Amino acid sequence: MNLALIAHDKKKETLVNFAIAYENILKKHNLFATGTTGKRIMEATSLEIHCFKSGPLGGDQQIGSAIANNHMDMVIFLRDPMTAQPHEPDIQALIRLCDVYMIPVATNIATGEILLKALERGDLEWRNFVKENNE
Ligand SMILES: O=C(CO)COP(=O)(O)O
Repeated sequence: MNLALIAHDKKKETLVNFAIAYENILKKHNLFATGTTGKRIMEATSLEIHCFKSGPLGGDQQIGSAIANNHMDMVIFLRDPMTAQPHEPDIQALIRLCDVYMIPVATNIATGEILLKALERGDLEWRNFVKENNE
């Protein structure tokens, strides 16, 4: 599965710790991230991550494009609900596309944990059928 990992600055440490805790699950998948988030996770783990541009420079839109092209199966996006972001429209667009394409998306760590456990259990296998039928 193709997973996107994204975190706003005040949530990056949480996502890095999450990636360390769940490295064994994450390493079985293709990982993608916005620039700074991906760099931070790679520094702290042995995970290989394809890094898009930093969020404010278009990274959220690049991940949105991957969703629209059916290349993303799950998104863990730890948003900071207490800080205004200069690229708020990009953030909204990314979340919207998850809803348009029915992509499981977690915006906080509690849901992220549930999604990752579901992934490990095979609950997201239906995504393979969706992808096969859209190719
Ligand atoms: O801003 C972001 C998501 O909206 C995250 O971008 P970075 O991972 O580059 O900090």
